[in-house]
Amino acid sequence: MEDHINITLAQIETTVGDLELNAKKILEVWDAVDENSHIVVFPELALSGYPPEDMLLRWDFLQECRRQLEFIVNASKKFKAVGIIGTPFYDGDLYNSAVVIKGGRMLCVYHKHFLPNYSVFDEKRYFKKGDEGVILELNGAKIGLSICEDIWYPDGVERTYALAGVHILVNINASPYHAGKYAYKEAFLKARAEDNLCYVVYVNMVGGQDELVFDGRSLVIDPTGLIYARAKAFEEDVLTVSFEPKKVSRKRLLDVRLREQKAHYHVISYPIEMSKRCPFYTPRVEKSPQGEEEIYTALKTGLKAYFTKNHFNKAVIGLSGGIDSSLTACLAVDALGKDKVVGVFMPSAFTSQESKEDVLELAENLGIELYEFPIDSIFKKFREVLKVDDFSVADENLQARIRANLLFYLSNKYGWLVLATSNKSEVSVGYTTIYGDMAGGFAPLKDIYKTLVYKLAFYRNSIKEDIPRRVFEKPPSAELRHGQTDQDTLPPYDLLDRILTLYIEEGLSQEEIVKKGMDVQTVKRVINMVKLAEYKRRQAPVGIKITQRAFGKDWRMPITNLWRE
Ligand SMILES: Nc1ncnc2c1ncn2[C@@H]1O[C@H](COP(=O)(O)OP(=O)(O)OC[C@H]2O[C@@H]([n+]3cccc(C(=O)O)c3)[C@H](O)[C@@H]2O)[C@@H](O)[C@H]1O
Ligand SMILES: Nc1ncnc2c1ncn2[C@@H]1O[C@H](COP(=O)(O)OP(=O)(O)OP(=O)(O)O)[C@@H](O)[C@H]1O
Ligand SMILES: NC(=O)CC[C@H](N)C(=O)O
Repeated sequence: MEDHINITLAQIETTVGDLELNAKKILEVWDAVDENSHIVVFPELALSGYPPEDMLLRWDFLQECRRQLEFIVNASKKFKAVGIIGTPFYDGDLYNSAVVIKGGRMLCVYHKHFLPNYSVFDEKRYFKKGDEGVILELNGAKIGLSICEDIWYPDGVERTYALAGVHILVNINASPYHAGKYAYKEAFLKARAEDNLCYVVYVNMVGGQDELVFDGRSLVIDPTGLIYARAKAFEEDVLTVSFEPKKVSRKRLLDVRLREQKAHYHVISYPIEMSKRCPFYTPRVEKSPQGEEEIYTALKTGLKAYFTKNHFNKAVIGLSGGIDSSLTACLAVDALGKDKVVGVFMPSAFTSQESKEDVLELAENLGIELYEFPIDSIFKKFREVLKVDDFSVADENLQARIRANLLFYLSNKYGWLVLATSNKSEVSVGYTTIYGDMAGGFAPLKDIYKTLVYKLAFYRNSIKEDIPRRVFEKPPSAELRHGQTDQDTLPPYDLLDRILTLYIEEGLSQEEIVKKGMDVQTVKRVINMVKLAEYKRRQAPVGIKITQRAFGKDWRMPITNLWRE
């Protein structure tokens, strides 16, 4: 057995549908590490991008996946290292697979066993489940393969691998981010390593795809359950790690728990001889961000991926002088660069002088281009045409709709992405105008409750104080009529967000929320607003998933719904 073998965790970002580009990137990374590594491992479905959704129901797409896979196989003739590539794989039926490639040929294929079909995942819609394990025996070191969800089960294929004497479990992933998930994953991956008395190599995807963000943070856990190596968070990273299989063998002589267990899966082993000596790499453990820093970085990653992959040249934001649009502007500048962000101030008769000053100060601090388009004359003209004298909610909303028209004119004319500024509290209760301020191409704060908007804005200002202090201090107002504040219509945001979190994230009933000490009428009203706003949410722009239950694929509520709490 070799003293050590090197495995490279290729934590890359690929793009759904751009198979040629994805294949090119895979080959470039492989080429760069080929001399110094025995095995190069790419994320789940790296070749197609993740999730390819209903593209997987197109035969032409699957054929192109196969063609690009064969291109990679052919190009690998010049490589010495083994490559493990995640790809859709058609073989009599469609599988989510890890293809093992060596020296110009496909050595074997592992098909994912556990297909997630909850939350944002629909894998049973597309794939057939695999039922056979794959072990690579590289110069005597045994390496067992699995894909993402497989390792979420303590008695899954990894347990069978351990019983077959595997030293290293390699698990490839496209694991979407939500706040708190990394700590949970780290804990159970440590348990897998400890229980199976071997190394765990967890290779994750990074980047963004529509509402999903992938945080990277690929991990290696050693047989004692300690973090041995970690790749960067929210960035591409190629991490080569040296493993000593003998450490596993020695540990299993002292800790004999595996002898008492029985295997569940059929496993095939593939021997690989490689006369190649690689340098020993001291493991690198990158920092893992937490709290507001982590969420802010996730938002930047998601926004940048959406903007870049959909080929926008600038992002445009209606700046009101409020906290939501101010934070959205900071995010856009941090994710895209100040030259790619345009602010638009659209005052009406109800806009305060303070709002104007705050918008000017923010734009100047951020160094972004700012346009001013007053909307009074348009508003008057609309009312004239409509022949109305009184002032109702419809007139409030009309102002928001005029602003949306102007923003989409700029978007349409210059190819700019309109960033909607709605936050999760507003989207939950429908406190936003449909086809008005709710309209946009992308809504970065869609899954951020208002109380968290403030925390993120504080965090952002702690790096550089771009948001004027007054924006934090003034009561939130839509400024659609004189003296309006959000709190005329909504409960205070800390109370609202507590009720919403219990109802949406934790699934508590009205009665259970009231038992937690909240006023029955307020809880009733909030839940009713959430239900009535379903039609708005169904038409809302996509935004970045940050919580465990975002208003995207995780939330599939009926619009017509007569269920009474
Ligand atoms: N189930 C359903 N299916 C299809 N359409 C449905 C519907 N229920 C109502 N509708 C229609 O929806 C329309 C009402 O919705 P919409 O026009 O949005 O108006 P609405 O929800 O009545 O009012 C919007 C609220 O958001 C506030 N707002 C607006 C802008 C910004 C902010 C802020 O602070 O950021 C707050 C504003 O002050 C007001 O309280 C009506 O035309 C109604 O017929
Ligand atoms: N005067 C304005 N000029 C430009 N855009 C505006 C203006 N008023 C509102 N908007 C747009 O509509 C969105 C919702 O309006 P709102 O006044 O609620 O602002 P906000 O940024 O959400 O701040 P807050 O709710 O904290 O007052 C804003 O974020 C902004 O994009
Ligand atoms: N692609 C997958 O199998 C992802 C499922 C897994 N539970 C995760 O969220 O990481």
